[in-house]
Amino acid sequence: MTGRADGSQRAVIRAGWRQLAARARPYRRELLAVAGLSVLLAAPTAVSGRLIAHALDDGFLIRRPATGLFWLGVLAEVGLVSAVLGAALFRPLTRFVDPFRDRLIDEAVTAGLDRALDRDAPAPGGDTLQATEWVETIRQLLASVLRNLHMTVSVAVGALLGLAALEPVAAAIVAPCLLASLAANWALLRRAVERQRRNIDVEEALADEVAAVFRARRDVIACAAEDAVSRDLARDIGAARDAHVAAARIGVLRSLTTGLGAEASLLLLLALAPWLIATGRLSGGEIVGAAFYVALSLGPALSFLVLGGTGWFVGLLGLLGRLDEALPHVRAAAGPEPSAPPLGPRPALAADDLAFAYSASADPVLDGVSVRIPFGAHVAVVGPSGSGKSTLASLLCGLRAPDRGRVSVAGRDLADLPPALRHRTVSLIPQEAYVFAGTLRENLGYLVPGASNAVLLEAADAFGLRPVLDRLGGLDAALPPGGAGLSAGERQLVALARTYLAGAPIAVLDEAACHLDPAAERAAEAVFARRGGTLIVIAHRIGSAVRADRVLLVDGGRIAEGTHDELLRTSPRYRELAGHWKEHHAEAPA
Ligand SMILES: Nc1ncnc2c1ncn2[C@@H]1O[C@H](COP(=O)(O)OP(=O)(O)OP(=O)(O)O)[C@@H](O)[C@H]1O
Repeated sequence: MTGRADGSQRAVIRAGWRQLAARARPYRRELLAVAGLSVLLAAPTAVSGRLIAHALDDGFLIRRPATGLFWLGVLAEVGLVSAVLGAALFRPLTRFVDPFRDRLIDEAVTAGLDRALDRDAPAPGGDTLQATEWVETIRQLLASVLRNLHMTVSVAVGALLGLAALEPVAAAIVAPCLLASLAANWALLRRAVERQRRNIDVEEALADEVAAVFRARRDVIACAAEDAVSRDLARDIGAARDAHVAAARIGVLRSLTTGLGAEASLLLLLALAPWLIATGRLSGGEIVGAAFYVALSLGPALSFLVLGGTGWFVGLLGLLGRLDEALPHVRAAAGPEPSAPPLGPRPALAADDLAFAYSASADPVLDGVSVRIPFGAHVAVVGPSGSGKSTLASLLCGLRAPDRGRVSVAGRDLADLPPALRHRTVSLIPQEAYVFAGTLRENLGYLVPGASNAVLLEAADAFGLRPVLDRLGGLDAALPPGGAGLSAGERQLVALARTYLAGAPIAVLDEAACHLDPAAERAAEAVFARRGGTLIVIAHRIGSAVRADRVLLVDGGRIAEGTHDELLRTSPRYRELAGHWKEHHAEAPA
């Protein structure tokens, strides 16, 4: 993992700490009760080894079974007290964990709903669902951490105190092994956390990818991209599998070091038992009591602390941190876009000193292109094949970014507009009409979901689609993928009507009517011209240029501008082009 990723991981954990501290503050009393009960819980563990030593030394080992049983009875009662204290923990825990969870869910769902109601936000749902899943995991982790982690710590502290009280040398033998094991695990912990984080990242990436593919399934089928999409998904699944294996490997290593720490301390204690007894430091019963502390309290506490508890705690902080990142993001998305005030009802389009090349080594397609298109203008873009007309169209729509210069709408840089606002303002209809598997209603109303029959039929009539509707069986007739069953011209009519219905004030038709006959093309342009917005037509017939208010001639990376008549007079290239068109298309200019 990179240093930057490390930094972001630390930032997430720090954000998690802040969240936990801030959210826990109102529950000080409950948390104090939990802490107080934890201290009390250390006492039964601390005396348990000594009670076993008494049972053996004062009872069973000197043939006084009644005394031995008495001490075992005391041990059982101490266990009972421990169980009661453990049960008493639930009340303050519930008073903290449940309201904590409820507040988080409240915030996540509110943010999700806000986002769902915001039409500029991306499709709602994913973040909200994920956030509520996170909140449930946070609740479980928080309850587990509070219930088990502090109990484990108190048991470990109690056992160490009990051991030291039996014989400080015994504690001095055991403690280094346990500390070495803790140190080894601490060294592995960072890598474990990194791998865990990577695991989460690749799983999220995979979930996003699958969701995106599911949303775009129609596009995938329409573009026959199933194989490419399957390959991409297989790659993501492979990455998720590798991340799981890497995380599991480090988990195994940590289990080994933990097990070795606990086993080694017990073995060392037993190996030194003869010496401890011979020097009078411990009796036989006390050796068993010390082993009891190690085997039944310290060993399990160490395993839990290292393998479960700290992981839970880090996971808890990580999730709280992620939520801290996600919730403000969701809220910000739901709020008004501070940098996106409306563009006004009559946005003008302008290009200033545009330059664009398809690669660093390629000649620029456009170089020093400036043009101003007032709102409501009808502009034709003409030029020889390969001169850069489509490139200019894609720059004017913001589909490509210029290498130099800027495109602005209503004085605002197109690149700075939020994508949703940009899409609502400028529409591009490409030559290849896009028709997806679905009904005609869905295809026509894709950009205006819920449009009424009357609105859809009016658009269909305007573009001469009524015969197609009659032939296929009406608005709810199903179209196969790619619009099979429709001619190329009919597909273009569907795409034109769809964009017309979307109502963007600036429409750019990039040879979008090239499969229509001249009359249908003229009619389609007239529909767009009548609606009152700006119309930019990349022309492939002279008629489009004649009908336009202004003509932009793209040639040699630059443009010449004028009316059809002006350009006929001033531009030999335009005259050549007009002559060529007249020769090849028998169209009478309208
Ligand atoms: N994606 C691309 N990568 C590299 N070069 C491209 C790309 N698209 C277009 N070009 C090149 O850029 C130049 C301008 O292409 P563009 O499609 O903008 O011209 P055009 O005037 O629209 O052509 P036509 O009238 O034939 O559609 C051409 O030389 C073309 O080969």
